[in-house]
Amino acid sequence: MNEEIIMRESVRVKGKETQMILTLQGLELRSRIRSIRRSSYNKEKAFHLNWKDIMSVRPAPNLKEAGVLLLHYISHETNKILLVKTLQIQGIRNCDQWIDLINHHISVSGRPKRLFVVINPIGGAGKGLHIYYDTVEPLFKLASIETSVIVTERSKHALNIAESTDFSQFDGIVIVGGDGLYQEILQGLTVQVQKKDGVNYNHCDQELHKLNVPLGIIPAGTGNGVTRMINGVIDVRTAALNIIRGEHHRAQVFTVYNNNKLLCVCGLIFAYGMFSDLIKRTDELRWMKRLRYPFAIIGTLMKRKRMFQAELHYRLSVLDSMDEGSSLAEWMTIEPAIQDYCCIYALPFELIPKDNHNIVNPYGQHVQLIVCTGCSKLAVFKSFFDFLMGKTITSKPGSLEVIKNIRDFKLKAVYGIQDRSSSQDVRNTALDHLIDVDGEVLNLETAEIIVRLQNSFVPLFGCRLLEGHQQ
Ligand SMILES: Nc1ncnc2c1ncn2[C@@H]1O[C@H](COP(=O)(O)OP(=O)(O)OP(=O)(O)O)[C@@H](O)[C@H]1O
Repeated sequence: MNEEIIMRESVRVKGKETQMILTLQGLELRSRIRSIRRSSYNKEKAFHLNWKDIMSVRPAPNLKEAGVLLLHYISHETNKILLVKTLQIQGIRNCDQWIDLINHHISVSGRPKRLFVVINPIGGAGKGLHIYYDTVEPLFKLASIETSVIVTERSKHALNIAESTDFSQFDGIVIVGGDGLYQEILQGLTVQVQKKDGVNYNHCDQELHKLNVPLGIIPAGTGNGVTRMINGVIDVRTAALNIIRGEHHRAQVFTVYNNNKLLCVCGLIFAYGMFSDLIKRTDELRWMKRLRYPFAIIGTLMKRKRMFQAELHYRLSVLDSMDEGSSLAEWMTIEPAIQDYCCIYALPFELIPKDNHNIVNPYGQHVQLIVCTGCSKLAVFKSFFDFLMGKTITSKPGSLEVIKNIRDFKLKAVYGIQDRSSSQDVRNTALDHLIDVDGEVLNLETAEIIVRLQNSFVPLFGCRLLEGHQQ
């Protein structure tokens, strides 16, 4: 360690003589270990903790006078799992000075001091309140983070909260729920920011102002796709500890426009066709709780494929070598201009090749558009899960096409060209007017949907999945 030493002292950790060293980067515990061959101490072992990973330091109960401190820290385990561990440090001469210095460095490490927490009590298995109060809140308390908690009382409550609350006093918003709750907060905040800045957010060509308050997601929903993307794992403790660490990166989202209005902001998946039909079905089966998903998927696979007719246009992102940003190319059209589709979907993540697999990167510059025409329903599901697992989806013209480097796309559904007199046709017409956004169905007012990718739009607490990507 070459950093300038601010304070050091000889202490004892696990009964061993140890040098405790404090620098601008963090704390180091350096002990000498006995060589296997010789009986003398001749090797040094150093355990380094950077400030983001130190949760707290406090006197061991009733042992402060004896110079014993408890150091709680975040341990990085395999597979991106984070855990809290504790070290007992003995033989400290000046406990107060160490506590003050350590607390000072933690407080300037970027750790959030005040968080606004929104809990969905009915998301997933309905355990949001337990998850928060049993697991997350004790960790926030240990890290001396103040919280202001609100529990949602109805659907769209989170959207209203996000649109109307002044978050200037908070260092972040913690969402205890699933992707649907995240989508509501995202949308409410986006509208709040645009209204405050006088941005005409309903116009699809208007540049939007980006969000500035970081969001953290504690998995308490059914799918929990966003939390998996940003933490690399679905784990309540890991998600909470990533929020405490304070590291955040800007993720991309889609803004979706319909009938000259911003319909929604989408953080996980935009889909039209088979997936919106599926989500509509899971809504009808809500009484089955979590079982509704496998039940609806099996039902979808067994039914006849529903095709719809549409025009599809897209713009690619062109990397601008001058500023490494990206500019937009001309609109292109999928030929033939009007054709039958069974599903069109996109996720606001970029697949980045690394070694012999891809990393699903939420912080990228462009996305893939998956266009399913002649393929089977099983192939549509497979492409979706392959994408989430970072597998490359191979384009098969006339069956399932993958259009890369997408920035925007425009979909114009052709309604009612079939004879829609039977009850099945009436149902199909209703399905034509639905889209799936982050696992929730939304109604369309007109046939045209415009989807724009917004780069680096929302700061999300979580780990950096790929070294070197844009923050
Ligand atoms: N108190 C409430 N009563 C009824 N509905 C609510 C309440 N709070 C939130 N909701 C609604 O619950 C829906 C689903 O929430 P959430 O995303 O948290 O869980 P999920 O759907 O089980 O998980 P996922 O979206 O990850 O699959 C949201 O659309 C939200 O509007």
